[in-house]
Amino acid sequence: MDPTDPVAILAGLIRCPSVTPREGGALAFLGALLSREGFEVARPVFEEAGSEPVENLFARSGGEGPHLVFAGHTDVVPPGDLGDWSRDPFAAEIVDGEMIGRGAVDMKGGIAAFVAAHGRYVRKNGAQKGRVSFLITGDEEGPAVNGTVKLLDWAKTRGERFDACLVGEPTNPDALGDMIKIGRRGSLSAEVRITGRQGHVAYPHLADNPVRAAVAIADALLASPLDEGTETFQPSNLEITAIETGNASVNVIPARCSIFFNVRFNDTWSVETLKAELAARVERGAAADRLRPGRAPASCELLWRERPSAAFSTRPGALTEALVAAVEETTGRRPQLSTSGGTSDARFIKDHCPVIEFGLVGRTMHMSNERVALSELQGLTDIYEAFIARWFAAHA
Ligand SMILES: N[C@@H](CCC[C@H](NC(=O)CCC(=O)O)C(=O)O)C(=O)O
Ligand SMILES: [Zn+2]
Ligand SMILES: [Zn+2]
Repeated sequence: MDPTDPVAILAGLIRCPSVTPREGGALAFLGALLSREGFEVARPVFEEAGSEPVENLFARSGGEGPHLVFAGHTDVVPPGDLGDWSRDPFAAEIVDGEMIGRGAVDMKGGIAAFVAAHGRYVRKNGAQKGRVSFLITGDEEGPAVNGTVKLLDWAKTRGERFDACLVGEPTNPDALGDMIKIGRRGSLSAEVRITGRQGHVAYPHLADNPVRAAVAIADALLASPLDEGTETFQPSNLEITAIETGNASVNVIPARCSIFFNVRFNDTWSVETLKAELAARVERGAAADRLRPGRAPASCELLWRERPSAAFSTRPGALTEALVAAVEETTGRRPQLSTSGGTSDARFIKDHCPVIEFGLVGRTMHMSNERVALSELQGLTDIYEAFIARWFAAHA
């Protein structure tokens, strides 16, 4: 295997069926490749009650000096119905100049490009004047409990200190060079559990329908925008993802109803201030009179789901400058600096060092027939190589 060929590396990675949280041979493949390239490779496994053990990888080249980390994941989402794929999702077939396979863009392609870029850089310039590491988890697409967050602490206890991190998630909406992610919105999920009184639909006065309260609470949650957005962030947004009673009968008023929602929020809120605002809205909805005239406020409980994350953005500096210049030099395009979209493992890395994200075009991520144009994979490899050169030049 040519360690400077991103196409061969990506094919090898896609052929490992690492559906989250299975390792599927992907980290073993990557570890062997990096070992041959002179990296010191460790493969810690993390576990915690209530979750499956997960394999991870940390690999470092160079013993001292400025430390640049490339972070990502080899786990992939399930392929779904195989009938929706034109090719085997784990065969890495090339059709019309595109490689098809689960993980092609999210994000085995990013990993393949960075390995190849580093290999090319070293062959042209000799070893970098400092350290390059790979921080790769097998638990990003899953609960993300036994992955990056623990791998960062594991590395820290071994004395690893990072100066900057690039995450190779697919950040470009349409074309390579569109967008660098310089931060992410926060994410907070919750359930409102409403308790009513079961009864016959024809005798609603003898029951207390929790769905009426649920509608009023949903209305209060959505009543007004949370904010207008900021220069760096989109407006915060609340989405109700489910309203459930578990009731299959058309003539029974259920006893209970739950509303599930998620908020993606900007830095005008902390997790605490947002929780307080949402709790006030739930209380207002529970007390609303229109759908439950003459009744006492509905009995409800607001349950926060595990591990919310706050919004963050990385301050402009050498890291962003090196990547913008590398993208411009390679593609002739000036990337937009954005915090849009979902969250990522950068939310954990930001507590250790400045972090930004740049990878392939994400249009087919999580879809059937996920694929990457080979020319784009080579283009990303060129950008990463230019970035490595510029980042170490700036830290010489
Ligand atoms: N499953 C994990 C993390 C969920 C992260 C997920 N991120 C994306 O879908 C990335 C898409 C993009 O880059 O815009 C999300 O935002 O929900 C967990 O829940 O811990
Ligand atoms: Zn991803
Ligand atoms: Zn994903």
